[in-house]
Amino acid sequence: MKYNVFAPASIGNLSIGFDVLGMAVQPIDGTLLGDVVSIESAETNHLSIVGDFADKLPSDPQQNIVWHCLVLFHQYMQTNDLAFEPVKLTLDKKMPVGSGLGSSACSVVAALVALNTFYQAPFDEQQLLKMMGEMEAQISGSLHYDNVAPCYLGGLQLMLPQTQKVTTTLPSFNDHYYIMAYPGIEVSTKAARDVLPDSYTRAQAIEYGQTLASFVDACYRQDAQQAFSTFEDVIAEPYRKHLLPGFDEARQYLLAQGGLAVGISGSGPTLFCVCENEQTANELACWLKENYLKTSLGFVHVCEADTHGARILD
Ligand SMILES: Nc1ncnc2c1ncn2[C@@H]1O[C@H](COP(=O)(O)OP(=O)(O)O)[C@@H](O)[C@H]1O
Ligand SMILES: N[C@@H](CCOP(=O)(O)O)C(=O)O
Repeated sequence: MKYNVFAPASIGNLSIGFDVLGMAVQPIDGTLLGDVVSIESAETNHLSIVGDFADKLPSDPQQNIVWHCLVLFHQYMQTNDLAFEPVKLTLDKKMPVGSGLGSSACSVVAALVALNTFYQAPFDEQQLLKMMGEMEAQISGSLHYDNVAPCYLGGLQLMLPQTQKVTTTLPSFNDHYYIMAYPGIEVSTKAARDVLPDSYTRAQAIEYGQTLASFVDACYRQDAQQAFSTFEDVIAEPYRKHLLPGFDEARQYLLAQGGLAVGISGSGPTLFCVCENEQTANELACWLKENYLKTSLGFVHVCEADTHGARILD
């Protein structure tokens, strides 16, 4: 039996919830924005890497995070006295690396869901999430679930401070549009985490808490006006935006032209812009194509919330 598992792009850090708020997105035109991992039986364990961004990854497959997922998954099976046969994995790397779209999370989630499906679900949702977090931490240098959780479960996810349950689903604004503009340059997550201050002032802590609490309240009441009118990131954006050429100018333009909120997706360089209607989203997407992209690898997609998360493709 062969399974193909797709895992979607995500905005991990939805601006106002550093490391604690993430949302999965999908282009409204049906483009598969995410990675696909295929799994089938084999004589020995093997990983092939194909796809548009395969050449941006380490040339040795054993350095790929998908291989690390395979090793980790087999270790967990061994620890639980579960027998397993070798597999052939194929990663279709559709996502640009170091993009702020949760690229490594897409590979991690697709790989672990594929493995769990192939071996007939030996691990539950929480165990898989823990493995996903472990793999993401290995790549970015510190544990954060705000990409892997929405990528796996779909929708808008709030990370919880308890170890038992890692994340909970918030009601998302599913009738809104989220423009994702990837300029085609690379910003490493680890490097973008290293530029952040070690501590913040009391005023910043209060503003952060108030903004996040107001957003969560607005989600439950589906009050988009309240949710997006105070969409100010005090933790990361001020210290990261210099890594994104043209970010300030783009933000200013988009907000003046009807965008409800603009932020850095993940650690950048992707910018996201929330819009109330499709026409505004399409117009602003055209502007971003002409003004925000820096190389031919860049792209802009008008997206909506992806409420499905990782899934087996037909
Ligand atoms: N399957 C994979 N997908 C993405 N990155 C991978 C993968 N395997 C290994 N890597 C390495 O992990 C690092 C990911 O960088 P990072 O900035 O965290 O990317 P992103 O923010 O897009 O997830 C890169 O050095 C990349 O070469
Ligand atoms: N919360 C993390 C999210 C990183 O997302 P990525 O898509 O850039 O990997 C952070 O902001 O550091």
